[in-house]
Amino acid sequence: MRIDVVTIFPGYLAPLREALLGRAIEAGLVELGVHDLRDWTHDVHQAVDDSPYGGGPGMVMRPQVWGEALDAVLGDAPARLVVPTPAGRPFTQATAQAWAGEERLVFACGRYEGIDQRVVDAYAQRMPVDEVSIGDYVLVGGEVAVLVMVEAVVRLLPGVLGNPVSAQEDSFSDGLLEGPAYTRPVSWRGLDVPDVLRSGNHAAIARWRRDRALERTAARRPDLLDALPDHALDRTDRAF
Ligand SMILES: Nc1cc(-c2ccc3ccn(Cc4ccc(CN5CCCCC5)cc4)c3c2)n[nH]1
Repeated sequence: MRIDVVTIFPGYLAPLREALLGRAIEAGLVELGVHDLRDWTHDVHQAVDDSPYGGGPGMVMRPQVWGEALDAVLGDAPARLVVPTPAGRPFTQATAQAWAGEERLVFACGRYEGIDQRVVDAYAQRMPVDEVSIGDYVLVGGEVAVLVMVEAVVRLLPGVLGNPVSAQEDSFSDGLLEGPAYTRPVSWRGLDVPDVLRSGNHAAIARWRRDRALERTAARRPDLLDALPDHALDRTDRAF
């Protein structure tokens, strides 16, 4: 997979070259290009924004600069264009799974109050364009959202995670939040590891883990429980 990011703050994307993702890039599992939008300005002030038509607070990013940048970065290769925005469709694990199958992702990081809508509209005429939100809160720009989404997608690529089974068994993959996890020591600051986890009784351990996952999901994300298909819960599960 090739990933390109266009931004006025290239330094914000430096963490993508650290640790797990950095190793995936070095291993050639993913290619990453980060591009400074201002490279496609032609005025001495390198202006990328202007006042909004119709009035309103803040500034809007100019379509011309974005058009020149995206034309240059995209070239002729097919790609999916992703534009983070507070007004986007929710980015979920399902989105990450779908994008993990893409040959190429190009992320357009807005700042100010966002990017002139015609940029999305123009590219949507020739390629898939997703306007996505990573949550119901307002960031200052798209860069942090891109860090989140790139990490969620790249970890799903074959060879990236040391223990691939965890990608399939991710929380949300069975529709529930994952329960608590423990490691040594067996007692820490007066708190003990639940005995069942040291019992060697794998059926009891599986039951205990599912009960904790159901309990946590009911407490923290009842919406996920409501969204579960009927067959997903057995009779014992329904106690929650
Ligand atoms: N999930 C998520 C993604 C983003 C995101 C992504 C990309 C950009 C580019 C710029 N900003 C900042 C910004 C955008 C829009 C407004 C206007 N809007 C008015 C009504 C109420 C909500 C805000 C204010 C600030 C961005 C913010 N935030 N949260």
